[in-house]
Amino acid sequence: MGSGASRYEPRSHDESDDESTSSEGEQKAKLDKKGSNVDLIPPATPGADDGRSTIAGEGARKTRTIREPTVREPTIREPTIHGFDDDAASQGTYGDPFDDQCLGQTTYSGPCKITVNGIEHVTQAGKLILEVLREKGVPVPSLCWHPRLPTVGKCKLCAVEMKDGHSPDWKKACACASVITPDMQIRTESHDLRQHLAETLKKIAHAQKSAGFYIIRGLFDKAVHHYNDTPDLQRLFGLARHAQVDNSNQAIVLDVEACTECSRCVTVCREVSGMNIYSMVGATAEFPIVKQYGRLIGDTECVACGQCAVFCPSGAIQEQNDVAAVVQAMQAGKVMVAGVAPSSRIGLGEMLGLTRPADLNKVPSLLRALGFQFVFDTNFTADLTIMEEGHELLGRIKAAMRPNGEFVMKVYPELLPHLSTARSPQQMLGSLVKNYFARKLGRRPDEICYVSIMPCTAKKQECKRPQLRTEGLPDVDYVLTVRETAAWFPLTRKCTGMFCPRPVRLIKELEMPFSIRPETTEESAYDNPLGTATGAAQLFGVSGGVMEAALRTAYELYTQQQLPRLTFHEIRGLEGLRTSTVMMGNLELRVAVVSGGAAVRRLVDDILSNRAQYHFIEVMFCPGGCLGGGGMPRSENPHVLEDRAARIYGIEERSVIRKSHENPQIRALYEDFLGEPLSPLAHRLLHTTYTPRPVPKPTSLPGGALAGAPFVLPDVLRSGPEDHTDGSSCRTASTNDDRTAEEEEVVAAREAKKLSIFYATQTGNALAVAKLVVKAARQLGYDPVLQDLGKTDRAKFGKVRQAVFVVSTFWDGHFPEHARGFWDWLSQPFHDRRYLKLMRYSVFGLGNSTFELFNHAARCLDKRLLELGAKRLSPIGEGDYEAKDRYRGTFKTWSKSFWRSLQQHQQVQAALRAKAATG
Ligand SMILES: Cc1cc2nc3c(=O)[nH]c(=O)nc-3n(C[C@H](O)[C@H](O)[C@H](O)COP(=O)(O)O)c2cc1C
Repeated sequence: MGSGASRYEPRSHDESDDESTSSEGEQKAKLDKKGSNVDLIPPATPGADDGRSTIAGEGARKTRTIREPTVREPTIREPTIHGFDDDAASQGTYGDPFDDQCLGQTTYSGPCKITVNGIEHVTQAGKLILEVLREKGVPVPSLCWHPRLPTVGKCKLCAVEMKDGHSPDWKKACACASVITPDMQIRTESHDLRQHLAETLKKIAHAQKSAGFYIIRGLFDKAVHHYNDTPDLQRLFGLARHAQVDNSNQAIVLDVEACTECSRCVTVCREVSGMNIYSMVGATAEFPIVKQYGRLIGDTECVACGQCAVFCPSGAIQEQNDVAAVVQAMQAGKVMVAGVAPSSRIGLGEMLGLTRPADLNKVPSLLRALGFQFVFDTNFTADLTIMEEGHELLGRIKAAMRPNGEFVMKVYPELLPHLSTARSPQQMLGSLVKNYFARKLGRRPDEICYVSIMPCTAKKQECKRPQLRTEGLPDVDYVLTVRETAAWFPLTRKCTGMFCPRPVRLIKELEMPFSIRPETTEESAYDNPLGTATGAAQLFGVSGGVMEAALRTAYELYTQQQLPRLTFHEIRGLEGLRTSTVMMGNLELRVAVVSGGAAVRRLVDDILSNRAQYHFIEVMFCPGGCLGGGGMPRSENPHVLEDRAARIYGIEERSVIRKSHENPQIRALYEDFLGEPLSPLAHRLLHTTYTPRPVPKPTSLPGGALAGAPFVLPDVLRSGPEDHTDGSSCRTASTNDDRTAEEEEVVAAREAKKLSIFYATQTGNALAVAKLVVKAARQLGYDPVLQDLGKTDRAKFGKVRQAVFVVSTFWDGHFPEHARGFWDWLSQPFHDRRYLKLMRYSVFGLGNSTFELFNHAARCLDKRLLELGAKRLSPIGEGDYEAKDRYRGTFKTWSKSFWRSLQQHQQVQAALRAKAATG
């Protein structure tokens, strides 16, 4: 990427580098104020030089423009920044950082030769060492790194030794945070490395408490040497222990004792799901994971998407296990009925080694072998959903959404009227099993136990909603995730039983077949009458599939003509958001497909502020749709979602019937039972209602996070709407027409003291700096509010009067991931050039000058704020990690200039107010 052409350059507007402070400067001169020479640098932070605060994540991927190959030696992570807040330390690593320097900073990206453990390989310069080692099958453990998450460089398990062609010395580095350079030599085995690994594992075991250490010690060699297709250490760490278990959520459970503090849950919840339920800021040894508002998970905004459970490498976060309850229902003699979702069969195939497409037809037989008398296909009710939802769409032709209902009820209750009322296929099937199939069988609904096999953890919560019951009993009795179901086959290749001791015991008690072998199991069909499905239904497993299936039906119903093409390529793909315009006869339908909570939030915000408008939106909370669901197999394959999507499309293409409304069993169901789509009976059994359930945000610090544990709510988690002080928040005294002039002055003076401190951070450094600004602001008598730039209330941003932006640059000149949506929005051309005319601001950037686009995000932001009419109080500070004192010197200089300008600005404002008051 050339330095001049970045996606972060605002998209239009003239250059305007003038600082725009002159008019104020003139006023200032006229007003002859005092105190301008006061040194406004706040006193040193207590304990500032104790060296505890750490900064993580340095040294990973560099810019990939072609230059002379250079070898630099930045450290793996930034060591102590003196004077930084202690909270930042909690984002650091286990114990001491490496003193060693890492090689592997390159700007050349092309083919090159390297040597790994003495064997020569050809690879690409610029790739992460860990990725290359995995590709080459060289075993290297790691906990915090995941190919689908940003690098955090926290666990230090992936240490390797490396040197370049000329250097005589081997240097230790994290393979996840260093890149390949030409002729690099790498070794993964040495006395030093073994010692380092043993030490690191010891620290992790200490974090993980008690038993973990012994397991690790016993299996240490195994971990390092037999580290093959299960690259996580999850099998080693996956012990169920019961102390400090947060059981408050109906779908997932967090066992603090098993936590290794790798921070993957924090990253995935923020970056992928856009929810920010977990944090390590403010964590203690006893409670390594802090949850939103310092509450139990069940009391937060968590929507149970389960991404934390998919990415947790230690088994500390898992789904609530219902296998034992299902086995007990079998023991009680219930009629056992299972339903299998489209992605579930793909996931079961992955975990049970069903590799050939035809092998997936073994799934019904395997479930029957477990003890289910009837196995239905949830695809059948996917077709039914299309019938109901398609007719609903035609009736409404406005935004119809059916995402994670929990998400809308908790986070965007104002959108509930736009939600499709059609139940999910799981709930439709449950309802039909209890109301239709039971009658055919001559049984009462309570004699049947319906178990839904799902790729999703949120379904565990959904099935407990009071609206989804028949005769007081739930339509869906239990939801088992793909992982839970696969763990029920204890003798299969990938499930050793370590995760499922209780079900195994129960299976033995039940005298069930203990060695169900997928390889030798026969193929069979799903049971009828709820087992025939079309290809369209199979598409429900992948993002865009529900839309595609709905369009196939809606088109033909609306135009009464045959669809000219079956495939809607324009809405296929796994990116967060895809939009298109579909012609249905003369009707132009604007459609959007969005997946992944973070992308969903961005789209919803755009819709709510009228920046985007669509007729029909498919919303999937998990990345890539159900195939990336929270109950799917854990995988370190970076292309796992693409592979699963390909399997789904493959099944779809081989289907004989590919449109939901052509499913003969669906037609029969309407004729035999339901009448027609949207009939009163269909409404009663197949539709639902939603009620707003916003999670109350705390207005003061809670007493304790968990069972009376001492807990300090981190500032960063207190940025709910009512905490924002941008000139219009609830902390501002409400406007009162009866105020006296003195009262007005008090209010105005209070307003003038407000300072919004926005941060954008990838690995926590900018947050640490932002907290320093907060501290200093308090010491200087301001009223600071720390705000996540990515979560800024955009409707109120234009009213902010005084602001500091602390922003780091990441991944080749980009904004940190959580703030990218904000930047995309701010750089849009539709903003008025005087949009930020009230704002006085300054930017402090964190970057590394060895990157070509040094402090690019901060620079772009500074420029854009000026373009939109904001006035710069002091020049941008450009912190450079490569500087001798890291960011310290620059930060001091910037602070000095900023606080001085802010005080001058305040004096000008006070004088202007006084002048206005005296007429
Ligand atoms: C993977 C990676 C990519 C980076 N890319 C850039 C860059 O393009 N430009 C830059 O100035 N600094 C870059 N940096 C340096 C970071 O800005 C610096 O480490 C900063 O301290 C990170 O702050 P944060 O923890 O608040 O995200 C990068 C660092 C890493 C680890």
